[in-house]
Amino acid sequence: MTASHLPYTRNGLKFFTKRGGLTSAEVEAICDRAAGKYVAKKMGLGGGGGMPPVVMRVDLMSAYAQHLRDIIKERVAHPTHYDTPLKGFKVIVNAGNGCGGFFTWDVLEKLGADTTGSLHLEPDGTFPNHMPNPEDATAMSLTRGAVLAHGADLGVVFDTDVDRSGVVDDAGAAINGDRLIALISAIVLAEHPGTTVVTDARAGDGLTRFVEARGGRHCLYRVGYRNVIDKGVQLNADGVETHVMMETTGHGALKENHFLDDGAYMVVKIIIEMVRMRLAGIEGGVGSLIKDLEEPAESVLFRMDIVGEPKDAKQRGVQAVETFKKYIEEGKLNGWELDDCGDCSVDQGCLVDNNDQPIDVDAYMYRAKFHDESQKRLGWVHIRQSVHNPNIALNMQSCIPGGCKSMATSLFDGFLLTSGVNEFLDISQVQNFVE
Ligand SMILES: O=P(O)(O)OC[C@H]1O[C@H](O)[C@H](O)[C@@H](O)[C@@H]1O
Repeated sequence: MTASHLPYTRNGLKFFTKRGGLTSAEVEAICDRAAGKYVAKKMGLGGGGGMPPVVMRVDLMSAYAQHLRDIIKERVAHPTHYDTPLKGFKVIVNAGNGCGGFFTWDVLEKLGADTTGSLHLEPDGTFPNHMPNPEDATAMSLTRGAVLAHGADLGVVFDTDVDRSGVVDDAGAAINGDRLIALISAIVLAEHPGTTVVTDARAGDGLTRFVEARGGRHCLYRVGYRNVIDKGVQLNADGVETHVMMETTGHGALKENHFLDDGAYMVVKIIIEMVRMRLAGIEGGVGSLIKDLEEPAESVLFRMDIVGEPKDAKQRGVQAVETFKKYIEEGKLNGWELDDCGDCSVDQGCLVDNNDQPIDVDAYMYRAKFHDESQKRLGWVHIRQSVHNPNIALNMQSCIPGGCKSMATSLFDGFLLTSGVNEFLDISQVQNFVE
């Protein structure tokens, strides 16, 4: 049960079986059956009877921590101290008062690491220090401070339920978002040359070049970690070897770990690499593995609240996103072109998989690229409805300084003001940026 990084009033349930996390359709089927039973019970038609459930107590956390420790021991196979491969390493954990504290005492310390200086290890659902979230600037900068103050080799940031993580290298550089995907891709591409990496379509063009430079292929897909993971599962089923599925939010799943988005497992992969590098006498820490990742010149996110009756929000959101698509298709927006590939919003490095069985689309989203009058590519914009709140998220990335302003201005004048969507969208964030 978790609300992840959201307030505890948003608690919900996630379901897993031996095969991995359940898909949206499977969760819906469970809800329908539960609702059916509830209705039957209310109407006195049974549904609550039968044998009382058998409750077993299982210490899952100890088994899980041991599983992670065993993986590190086996894969490092330290020549002189097999059981304590992290002896001599300092690692800071920032659990943000979520449930990731166990990683400190039950994984790292038992393997010999010094975790002095770790932060916010005690669970507290009111999150008194900062949001437990590897995307949170406070979480990352506090961890950076602790890494530098203690001369640590690595800092680890978990979100509340440890399905996401980010790290800080020994020089204090934050590795989250595209950088984390690049780091994991570099590690996995060395193990599985040529593998495909699936991410959401908010990943930067530099990440595509990074993956391709190492012989991999980059598939840009829909936002939502379940979408990204399901795409990887589908590609594997279609015969396209896909080992990494990561969202830019820090959700990451690997084929070798049953396609589970498991933040602790991602950190385990990074820690193994860190120890191997030291054993091999490679200087520079794990941050050196992504030295050549090109970052975008600019990256911005706007939220446009959907105003009016909450019950109409979903339909209005669809209308806004679809109007955007139509505008571009009809050539009403100069310089814009949809990035399109089957169900993906893609331009470079895309895999055209067979898409025989298109999956259910739970929300519309598009990515479009922009060229200025001289045909110079400035960047892209990604538009979609928020998963959690009644708003439209507009991500923008540019490869040149000032590019986001040019794109925002073009969108503001040519679409937001003229298409009618401003009647039900609060476009003030874009307006402030443009002005
Ligand atoms: O739509 P937003 O509010 O930006 O949230 C988007 C996020 O929603 C959930 O938290 C999903 O787990 C993430 O995979 C997704 O990226």
